[in-house]
Amino acid sequence: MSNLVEIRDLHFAYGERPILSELNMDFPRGKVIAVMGGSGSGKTTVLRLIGGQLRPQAGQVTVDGQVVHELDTKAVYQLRRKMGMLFQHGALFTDISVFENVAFPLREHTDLSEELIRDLVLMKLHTVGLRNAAQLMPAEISGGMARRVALARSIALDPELIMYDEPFAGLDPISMGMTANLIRKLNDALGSTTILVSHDVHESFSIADYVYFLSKGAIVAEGTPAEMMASSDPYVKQFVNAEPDGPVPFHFPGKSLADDLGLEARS
Ligand SMILES: Nc1ncnc2c1ncn2[C@@H]1O[C@H](COP(=O)(O)OP(=O)(O)OP(=O)(O)O)[C@@H](O)[C@H]1O
Repeated sequence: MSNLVEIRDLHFAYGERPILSELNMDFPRGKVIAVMGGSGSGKTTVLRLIGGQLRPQAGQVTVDGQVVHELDTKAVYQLRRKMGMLFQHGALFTDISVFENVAFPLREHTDLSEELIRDLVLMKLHTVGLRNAAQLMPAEISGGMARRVALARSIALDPELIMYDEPFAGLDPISMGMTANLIRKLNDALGSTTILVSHDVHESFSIADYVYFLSKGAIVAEGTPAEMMASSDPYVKQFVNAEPDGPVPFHFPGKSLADDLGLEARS
């Protein structure tokens, strides 16, 4: 099967509140797919449904041919071993070294010897350029370096699927570019599939093979970064050009200001 992950007719609500509706998405093997959209559009919810942390009300997510919500706890746990996740603000454990942070998933999920763990951790740190920082504590490294350590930790188990939730948040432009390049490099080196949730157009377009735009829990546009750059769709244009107002309104919908201030509408 050429798609590692497939989403079909997916509906999801938090209680009474619908979040995703009629969602269909494909994530082909070996590719970097960006999922973009404004705040609250449902991007993180999609990742949590793929990871089996949430159950859909209808439709399904298939990962490597398995319908995620039909798996029992043990099978979900096994499936998650094939996934590397770097969640929003996915912080490092502050009381252990850089080395131990990357070793953590290996100790948690495998019974590899100490010697093998050491080699694997150093190789992962080498890939992100931080082998020589292995013995430092998180407080001794910069924010950009910490993000690279978190990347190394998310690929510790050589995942087939890597999911990043806002990996560029809070980084300076140089660290952002470095992180983006690493995401692409790690994907290609591991032969994995990457889902990149971000609202950073520049960095995402520079490394993605394909882009989905999500708005209010539905896909409003999709295509290659080049197609998206050339798109005349108002939503895509607003996003790509970072326009403050457009189909995505600046104001949260509700009462007008006049109503709130108790002002009579003048005829
Ligand atoms: N546990 C929860 N219970 C109820 N509502 C939730 C819960 N988690 C998220 N939501 C709501 O679901 C909607 C989608 O949230 P989600 O985190 O998927 O959006 P997002 O696109 O990732 O946004 P952001 O970019 O701001 O992280 C939001 O309106 C949010 O308030």
